[in-house]
Amino acid sequence: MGTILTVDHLDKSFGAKQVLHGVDFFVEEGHIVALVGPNGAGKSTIMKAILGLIPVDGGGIDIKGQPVSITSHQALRNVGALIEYPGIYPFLSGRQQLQLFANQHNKQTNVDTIIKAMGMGKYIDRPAKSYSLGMKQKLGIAQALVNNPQLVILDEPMNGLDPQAVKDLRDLLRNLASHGTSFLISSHILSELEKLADDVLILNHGQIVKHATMKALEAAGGITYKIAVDNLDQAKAALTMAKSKFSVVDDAITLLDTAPGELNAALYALVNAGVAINTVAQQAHDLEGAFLAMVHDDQKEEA
Ligand SMILES: Nc1ncnc2c1ncn2[C@@H]1O[C@H](COP(=O)(O)OP(=O)(O)OP(=O)(O)O)[C@@H](O)[C@H]1O
Repeated sequence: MGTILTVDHLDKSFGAKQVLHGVDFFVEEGHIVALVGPNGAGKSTIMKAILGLIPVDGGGIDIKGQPVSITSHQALRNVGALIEYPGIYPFLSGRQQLQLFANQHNKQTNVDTIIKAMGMGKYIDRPAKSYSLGMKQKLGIAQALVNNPQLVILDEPMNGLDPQAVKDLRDLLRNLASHGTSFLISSHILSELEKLADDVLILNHGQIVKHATMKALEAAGGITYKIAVDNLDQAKAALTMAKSKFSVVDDAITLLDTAPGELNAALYALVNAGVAINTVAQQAHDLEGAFLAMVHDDQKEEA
């Protein structure tokens, strides 16, 4: 299979602030590619540029050999997308909205198929203004998929979905990918992306810092330890002094990429500083470990 999307050296500034710096990557046909990065890294900006929604300052986007820009949308005929919040007409039913978005070709079949695939049958004929957050989100995803696009761009698709809906969505996307559909998906739910994606792009400060297969990235994550302590601030100060590589996740210390002896050194530093250690747990190699190891210097949110 070939490449469906090529993003070539994309630069983008908002006013004086440059948010994308020479972003380069590609998406292969039939692959699910996860785009991950801290808040403000530039994920939505990349997706909007791919959809020709915002002008860029340099570089280019190519979908199946056709360029995309703010004035050139031809290549987007075969692209479905959900960016930020689903656009919903409150007084139309979900079914009417899907009919509005569906191309003429096989319209009824495509609408019925996606309603069934997304499990929306029970409420699809009610006005969308009565939908819950998760129902609206599902409708937004259904709109992105209804025309069987070759490439699908989804920004935080799992927002508001319950665990069963997340699993159903994963099964649906994996099934579509096995038939050749390509996906670029951003999410902060790394554990879900781990189950869903073939490839991962890690974005930090508007630059791709890693493009790898999920398997390779998980293996590169190294061993991490989660340490629960009674005083987080004191623990952070002690570990910074001891030059331990760590991050804070869910109010616990995560020691990253730990070489032999480093766990001992970190525990010693904590005990010496008078920090009470509640639990220490070794984590499996995972995407979260790899992600944190690559962006751990950057805990602060960008303005
Ligand atoms: N229209 C805009 N005008 C000015 N600055 C913007 C605009 N859109 C985005 N930015 C800035 O560009 C940077 C990247 O934003 P973007 O929304 O792409 O990040 P993100 O990685 O999607 O973040 P998040 O994970 O929080 O959704 C941020 O610093 C943001 O403030």
